[in-house]
Amino acid sequence: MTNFSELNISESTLRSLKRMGFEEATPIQEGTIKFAMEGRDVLGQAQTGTGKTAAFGIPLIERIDPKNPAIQALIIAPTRELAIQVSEELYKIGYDKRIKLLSVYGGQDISRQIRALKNKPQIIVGTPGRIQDHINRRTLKLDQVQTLVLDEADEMLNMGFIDDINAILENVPENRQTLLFSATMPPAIRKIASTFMKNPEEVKIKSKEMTVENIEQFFVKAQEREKFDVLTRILNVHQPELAIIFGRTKRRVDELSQALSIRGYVAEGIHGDLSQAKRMSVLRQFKENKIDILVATDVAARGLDISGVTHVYNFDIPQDPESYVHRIGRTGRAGKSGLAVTFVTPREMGYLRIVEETTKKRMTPLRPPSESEALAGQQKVAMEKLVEIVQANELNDYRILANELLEEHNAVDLVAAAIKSMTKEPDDTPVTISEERPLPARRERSGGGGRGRGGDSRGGRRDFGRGGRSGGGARRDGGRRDGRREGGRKDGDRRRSSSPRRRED
Ligand SMILES: Nc1ncnc2c1ncn2[C@@H]1O[C@H](COP(=O)(O)OP(=O)(O)OP(=O)(O)O)[C@@H](O)[C@H]1O
Ligand SMILES: [Mg+2]
Repeated sequence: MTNFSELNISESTLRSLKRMGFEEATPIQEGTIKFAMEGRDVLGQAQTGTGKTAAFGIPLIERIDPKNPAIQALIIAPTRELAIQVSEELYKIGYDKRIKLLSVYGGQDISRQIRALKNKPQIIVGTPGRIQDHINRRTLKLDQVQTLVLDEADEMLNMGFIDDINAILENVPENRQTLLFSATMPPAIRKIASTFMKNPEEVKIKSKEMTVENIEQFFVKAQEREKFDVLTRILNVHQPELAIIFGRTKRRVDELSQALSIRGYVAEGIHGDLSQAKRMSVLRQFKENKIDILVATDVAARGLDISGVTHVYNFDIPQDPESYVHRIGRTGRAGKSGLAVTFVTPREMGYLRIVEETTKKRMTPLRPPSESEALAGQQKVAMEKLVEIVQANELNDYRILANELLEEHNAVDLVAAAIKSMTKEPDDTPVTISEERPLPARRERSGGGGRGRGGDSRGGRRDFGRGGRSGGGARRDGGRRDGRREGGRKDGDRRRSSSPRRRED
């Protein structure tokens, strides 16, 4: 590992990094900072949670002239939450240089943003739709931008933002620097990147597997109708401190979070149909550990850095391997360990194998715990809690009561009752979980390593960039008709309009 002071970074930025607790550069930072500081275009790929934000953030801040009031850098991110998070990290890196920055995203009052833009921010972080909106209103002047960053570029293209990105690019000087970072780099994105990048330096941090080693990966085979019960049993055995459960659709997320709450878990859902205020408050509560379980669509899969997420559950197997990599990457960040469990119905086993082929990592089969194992898990927690209370030794007020009880009852019975009263026993309060259609059966491929074939009617995301798709970009819902799948343009609108139904506007 290299110390940041060996990377030719200014004193003020070094001070900021120190304050952030960053001592040594991570491999992707070490590999890209030098090129990016020279003004080169960089295509950076490294596993989830390995510091890609600072890998583009540090050189970007270094190249800002604090005396120039113009917008000098533009960062585009696929979701509002990610745009906010990236701007917070850049703010910290640029703190000692007194750099002004602003994030602009849909769902926030545009006139407030317009007023804030008059304050002369030097860096803008935003979502594609809202940036484009500001360009159309002529409230965003990008003619002095020297660095453009596309964080999670493949996701933005998957979401159908290609037109917005192209339109934004037309407003940014051609001789700018372009930085593009993601944990996954499907071939289609490389191809597209080559059209808007100049002789990019490709930095890929080599690793045997695409996912980080410190995430233990399991799958559990279950019929669609059994999944919820299996999930609650697993939760009772695992006792996750902070968990994210990914569901395929918004309806799924709503139903799951309600069902979990009914069964006594502290859970909340997040998806693109919620108001921005609600999305932000749910995320804040999760970060503050006021919520134990965040139930989410893929809106929370990319880039979000929430420290302390111990478990990720894919209640529905993602339909493409990239999504899997990003989802489970919400745990096991910055060297911490994590655990991921993916539910798969028997018909969907082909998808599991494709994920494994892509990540080059086998998942361990997990036998669904029985009801008695789930109960044993809860009893263990109750016992541990009891021992903790004994060890804390603050029982003076209770000892007299205990002696009173012991006069009439057997000691073992009393302790057993205490354990029982603290154990969350199986709860079968009825809940509603509509059945999702499993993904269409997909034959397991016989080696060969090639990824997704264009012919699959549901393979919308993988088809990206193939003939005839250039108008609206690929749709994440892969043509499903329920209109509830998260992201992208549900109406298939190919015009470059700011459709109100899009996720970011
Ligand atoms: N050099 C460093 N030293 C210590 N911690 C770091 C360093 N660089 C980044 N981090 C921390 O590591 C965590 C993950 O960083 P970041 O969010 O940039 O990862 P990422 O590679 O962009 O992941 P993803 O692919 O999920 O977007 C953050 O909490 C960040 O503050
Ligand atoms: Mg990131």
